[in-house]
This record gives sequence, C-alpha cells and structure tokens, in this order.
Amino acid sequence: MKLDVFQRGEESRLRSNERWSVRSETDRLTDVLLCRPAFLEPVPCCSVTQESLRDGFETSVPLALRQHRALQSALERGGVRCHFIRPDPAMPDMCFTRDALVTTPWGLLALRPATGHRRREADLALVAARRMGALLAGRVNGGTAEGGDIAIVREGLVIIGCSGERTNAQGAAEIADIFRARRWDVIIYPFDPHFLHLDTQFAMVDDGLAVACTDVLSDDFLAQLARHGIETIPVTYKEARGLGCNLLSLGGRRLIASADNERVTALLRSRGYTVDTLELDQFTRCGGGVHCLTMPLARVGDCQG
Ligand SMILES: NC(=O)NCCC[C@H](N)C(=O)O
Repeated sequence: MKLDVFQRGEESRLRSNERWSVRSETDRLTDVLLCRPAFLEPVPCCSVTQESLRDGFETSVPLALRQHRALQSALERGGVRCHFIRPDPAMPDMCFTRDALVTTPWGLLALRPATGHRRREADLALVAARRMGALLAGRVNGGTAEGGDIAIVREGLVIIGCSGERTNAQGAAEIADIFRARRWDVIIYPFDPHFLHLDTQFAMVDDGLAVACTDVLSDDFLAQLARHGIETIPVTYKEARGLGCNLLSLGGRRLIASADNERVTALLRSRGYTVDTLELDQFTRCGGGVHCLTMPLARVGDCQG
C-alpha cells in the first residue's frame, strides 16, 4: 500500500480529513458520490447481468437516467448532498460508484477494480474527489479491490469480502493492513465469485443489525457476526439476486431500498425503520442496487452532531 496523500498544508489536511470521513455504514449520511448512468450497458461480467442478458434484457438509458434522478431526489429529501463524477462512454458500469473508492475515517482510499472496463473508474472518481478537496489516504496498488466488498461496520470493525475475482487476497490484505495499523478488527470473508461482492449478500441496516443472505453466507462468517454483536435479518438467495440485501442506510433508522423487495421492506418497516423504495430495475438487472450506486463521502456520528 503506497501512501499517496495530497500535497497540502497539515492544517487543511486535518480539516479535510474531518470533513470527508466514514466511521460507520449507519451513521448519518451527509455527502455521497454518484455518476449518471449516461452510458449504462449490461456487461456480462457478473452472474446477475448474464442472467438478464439470457432473458433478453436491454438497458434503456432514458429510463435509467429517470430512475437515477429519483434516487438523487430520495437522497436529497433525506438531507444528503449529491456530488457527481462525469460519466465516460468507455465505462458502462461507472454509475456503480461504490466500487471505485471507499471513504475511511482517514480519508479516501482509491481502489483497483478487477475488470478491464472498470479499472480506470478509480482515477476518474478521484478527479471528482480532488475537486471537492477530499484527502486521499491511500491507494490499492498490487492487488485488486472493489468497494462493494468493504463494509465499515462501526468504529473499530471492518469486513472485507474476498471472492478472489473482484477483490483478491492481495487487495484484501492491502486494505486490512490500513485498518489493522489503526488497531481495528478486520474480518476477511472469502466467498464464491458467483456472488460478485459482499454487498450483494450483506449490508448494515443499523448499529448491530444487518440484512444477510444467511443461506449463502458461511456458518463461520455468521458466527463471527454474532460474536461482534451483529444480528442478521435473513434474506433469501432469490431476494439477494434481486439486490434485496443491497440497501443504503441514511442513518437515524432511515433506509433506501429497491421497490422489488417487498418482503424485506415490510419486515424492516415492522421493526420501525423508514424505508424509501425506488424502481431501480435498470441497475438491479445489471447486478447493482442502491448500495452499489452510492459511495458515501461523509457520514456524521451522533457525538459529531
Ligand atoms: N457493489 C456492487 O455490487 N456493484 C455492482 C456492480 C455491477 C457491475 N455490473 C459489475 O459487474 O461490476
């Protein structure tokens, strides 16, 4: 892991560090990085998209743009500022901003997407982040790593999914080193590449509560979650393929989810969560839901006001 901190004065580095940081996936979301799906196409690089193509699915960019604007509105209604990366015609999956960067408590980490058509996304996302004055805390250099595999569960605990294809062992180790150096607990979860990313099987809903595809996740992983005091709401394999696990917490018991997952949404509502649901089929049929479409730039914990 090469440290590649932007050349700024120490004082402005510290201010920037406080401004652009995420300590938990369920703190109040204030800023998010998005990319319009202006060039969205179903690339057959994950199992869900391959199935969509077998079914004859084709994307409609005008519809995808409308669905994306509705996502932006839902985020803004929830008090979240939306920042944008410029879409690039050579990058049909770039609207899934989650995978190019991850915001840590110490600034941004530039990741290294594994597939050729996504590799340059991290550099383009960094251009947008630089414009905002965000601090680059590091960069994955040797291995490959994608943000859908990284769950910052709470201060002191991060989970890194490792399918070997998107995030490989070296990429996972590079990220783990950063967190371990700050004395965080790191769970590295190996899984079959069929499932693409950790966030298609698991997502934090609240402090100590996650939705999880329990019939797919290993018993060992589920036991580790329990040891860390994380309760899981089971989501079926079929629901997970429809991106039923791929929801986004805005903090304060508020969530955004895709409209297809009625059972999971009803369950969450019955537990007191406000769930804003959106039509997102243009994206879910390409393998990504709300979680994949959003890269949190800043979240604020209770004690940070
Ligand atoms: N974090 C995510 O699960 N992102 C979804 C990425 C879908 C995209 N079609 C891909 O295969 O990379």
